Amino acid sequence: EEDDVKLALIKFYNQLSGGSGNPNLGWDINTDPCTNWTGVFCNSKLTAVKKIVLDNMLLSGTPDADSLCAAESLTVLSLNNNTITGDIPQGMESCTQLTHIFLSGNKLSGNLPGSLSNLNNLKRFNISHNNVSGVLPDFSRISGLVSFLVQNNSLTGEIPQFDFKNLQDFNVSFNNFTGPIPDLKGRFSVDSVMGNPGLCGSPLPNKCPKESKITVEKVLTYSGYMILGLVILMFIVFKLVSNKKPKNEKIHDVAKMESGIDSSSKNHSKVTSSDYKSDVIRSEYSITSETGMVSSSLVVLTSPIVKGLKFEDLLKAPAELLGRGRHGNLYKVIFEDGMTLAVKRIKDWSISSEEFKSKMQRIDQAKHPNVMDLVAFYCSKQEKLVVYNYQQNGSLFKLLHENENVGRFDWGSRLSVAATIAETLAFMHEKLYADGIPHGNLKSSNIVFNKNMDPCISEYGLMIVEHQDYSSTSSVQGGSFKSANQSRDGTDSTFEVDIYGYGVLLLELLTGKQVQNNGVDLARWINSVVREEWTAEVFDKILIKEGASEERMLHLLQVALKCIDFAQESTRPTMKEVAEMMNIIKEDEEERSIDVYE
Ligand SMILES: Nc1ncnc2c1ncn2[C@@H]1O[C@H](COP(=O)(O)OP(=O)(O)OP(=O)(O)O)[C@@H](O)[C@H]1O
Repeated sequence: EEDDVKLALIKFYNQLSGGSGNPNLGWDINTDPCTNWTGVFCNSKLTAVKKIVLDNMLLSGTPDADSLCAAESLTVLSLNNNTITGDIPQGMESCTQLTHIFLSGNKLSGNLPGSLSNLNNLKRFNISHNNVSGVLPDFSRISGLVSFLVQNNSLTGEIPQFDFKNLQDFNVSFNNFTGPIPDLKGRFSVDSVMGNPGLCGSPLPNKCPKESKITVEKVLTYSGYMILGLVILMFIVFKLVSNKKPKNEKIHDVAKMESGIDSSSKNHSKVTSSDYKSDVIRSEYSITSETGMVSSSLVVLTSPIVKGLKFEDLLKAPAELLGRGRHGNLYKVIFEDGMTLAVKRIKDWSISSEEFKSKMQRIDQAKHPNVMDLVAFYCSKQEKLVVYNYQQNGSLFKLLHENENVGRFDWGSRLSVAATIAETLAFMHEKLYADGIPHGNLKSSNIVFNKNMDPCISEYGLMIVEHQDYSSTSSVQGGSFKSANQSRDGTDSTFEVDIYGYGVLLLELLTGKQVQNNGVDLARWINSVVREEWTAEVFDKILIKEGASEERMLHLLQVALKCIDFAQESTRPTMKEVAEMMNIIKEDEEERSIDVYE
């Protein structure tokens, strides 16, 4: 690249890193970006920058489009999982060749520039898990768009009329979108739109109100919304202004009063952050505390690091929302001394405190190195919190779907993760059989990687899946999965739900496809393809390209099909049997790969 392009890109990086980025990425004017700069990928002749991929680089500044678009051939910009702040910059439309924009998992805010809809080559757009607000530009005019992921932001307005037949991925969940949901052509489930209280129509259960013929009425309705919006906005601004320091004290005092705890005994306590999200989370906690009856203090289970940790300490430390799950939110809570915890706030679990306590203790006793340790838990009438160590290496879901370098998650590693999880689950099932405590919500986002990159099952036993209808899956094979015993309080729960979940996990690993509708869609698709004897069609193209053994992939597929086939009790494997099958496939793979090198 020319020197002026190099200079512009260095400026772009410096602004992004905000002084806190990794200085050793080699972005130096005296070197060639195509060969020496980390995160930069060029065309085959090494003459023009095509991709910039700086995921997970601790970048915390603000992106600058003018500098970025000096690289005229740029097609991919990927800055996932940093802490980038500020607006999505104006001027991105100057990067005319952009096909992929990945900005997921940052702290971006402000509105989306309308000019983004001029990026005619855009194929994949992912700004999920930020704090972006305002209405969407008219993305529906970009005809080649195949992936649109904006979940977990604060976006408003109506959902554009996309060409849903051509979209492969679509998710607008957990925003503030309003109005009728466009016809999704049956291609996306409720998961893609949930968490928007103002949306109506299929696939949501609430019907849209009948169209009014009187336009004046409409005008009045919309102005009503606007006024309401304004009032809410003013309320939020007022809250934010009055929420600063003195408010923290109040929350602190309330918690103190209720828990009867003196915070001076704890050194994790001082709060300095004025982070918006943490304010929100603190006030969420505080609302519960204020309405709560008598709070008890946090029960610390294993970790000596958090000995003496109080519920109040959790309230006071800055927290960041990691995800809004169906069964509650997960927060990353950072203490002054650097200790970082993941706190699951479980909603609507009608279980008595005693039951909850004994359940948590039983899970804690059944220790396994590949199950996330329960660090502590808290339980009052209104509030149930479960505390884990925060794991910064991401989840299996991220590794499979959100990483630009998906090609790096090769067949051998997938098999090894699958075998480890099977063995771990078999162990937990055996230990907790008598207590009737399965995992209940096994999926790729609940498998996180620890610092050694070993997979660990998270959120074990926190909830049993609500009533699911798996019958549509198995009916392809002529049976139906009995889900009657999936009661939330675990009274007569069985372990089948985990075996089904594990089967779906295997399908996800084999196909590289995202799971919708609790795996029912994926399982149904696989079943239909297998029936038509096009089995090889289901495998992830990356695995085929890598030259993974089709024979072993088929074996794995057979295990998956056994796990999701609930046609007959006699053929249903236990987790122990699944683990044994997995071990045989893994050993076979290991033996063959040794042969290749000899
Ligand atoms: N201990 C942990 N450390 C770091 N990240 C975690 C930890 N546990 C879970 N995560 C990640 O945080 C995100 C949010 O988790 P959360 O459990 O709220 O979402 P979910 O699994 O989609 O929902 P749910 O489990 O309620 O159905 C996920 O990406 C998950 O992989």
